[in-house]
Amino acid sequence: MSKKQQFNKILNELKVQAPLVHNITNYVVMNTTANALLAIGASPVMAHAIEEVEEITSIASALVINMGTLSPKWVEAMELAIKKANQLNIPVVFDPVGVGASSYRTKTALSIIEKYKPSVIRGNASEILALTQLSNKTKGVDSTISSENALNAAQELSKKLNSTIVISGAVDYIITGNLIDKVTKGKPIMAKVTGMGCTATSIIGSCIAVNQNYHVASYMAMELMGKAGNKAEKISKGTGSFQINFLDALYQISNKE
Ligand SMILES: Nc1ncnc2c1ncn2[C@@H]1O[C@H](COP(=O)(O)OP(=O)(O)O)[C@@H](O)[C@H]1O
Ligand SMILES: Cc1ncsc1CCOP(=O)(O)O
Ligand SMILES: [Mg+2]
Repeated sequence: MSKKQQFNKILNELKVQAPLVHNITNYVVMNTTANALLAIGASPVMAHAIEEVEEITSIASALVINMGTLSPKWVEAMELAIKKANQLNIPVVFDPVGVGASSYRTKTALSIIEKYKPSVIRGNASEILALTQLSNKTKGVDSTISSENALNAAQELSKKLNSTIVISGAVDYIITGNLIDKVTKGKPIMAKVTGMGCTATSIIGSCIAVNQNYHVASYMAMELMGKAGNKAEKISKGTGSFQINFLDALYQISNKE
């Protein structure tokens, strides 16, 4: 099957299956990522209470764990949800937002990846590098380095955890062991809008829900991000209109191609 056919197949499966995607994510992006998932045909649910996360994960087709605005109760909820997902073979994507910026974030992220080995980990280059503790150059939640700088770290991490690693940036890399693919369709304005990385992570969540090849699913998710970013940038006057145009572009691509 060609890459284009695989891309269309995933978009079609999203519409046919409308997979339930359980997100434990941050306050900043909840609305953004829920709308992005709806635009492409998935069904989002945001739930982080320790009283309910296991039940919600049990009925979901994928789990998205994003530690953007973490606190102890949330981390407890994340662990309960990932344990349940692993028990039930539900795929998990982890977004280590801001890992390296504080020792609490680093300790939490390292513990999660080592204990639960998420199916996919998506971060910017600074975050992926911080996960291997080779560098602490995260500037809050934004990257200070280019994707290439984290390639070796990502490959090492992928082999150690048996996970697919996605490094986002001007070039997105999708790495599974010795397999490396890249996507170069994005636009710099995407880094100027909050939640674009988190949106990529949630879209990966929806794609691994409908395609068990996590490398291919992650690649197609980043293709979709790049295509939508490209389309939206052409008609946007700045970051405000870009945010709305990006959502429209996701919807249009998902419903046309
Ligand atoms: N300089 C850039 N040029 C093109 N696309 C970019 C650039 N920076 C980020 N992107 C795109 O923006 C999205 C979010 O990536 P990124 O900004 O790295 O995540 P985060 O918000 O977690 O730091 C990805 O789809 C990526 O391809
Ligand atoms: C600004 C900010 N602060 C804590 S979480 C968050 C959102 C980060 O989203 P993204 O990494 O997708 O830009
Ligand atoms: Mg991020």
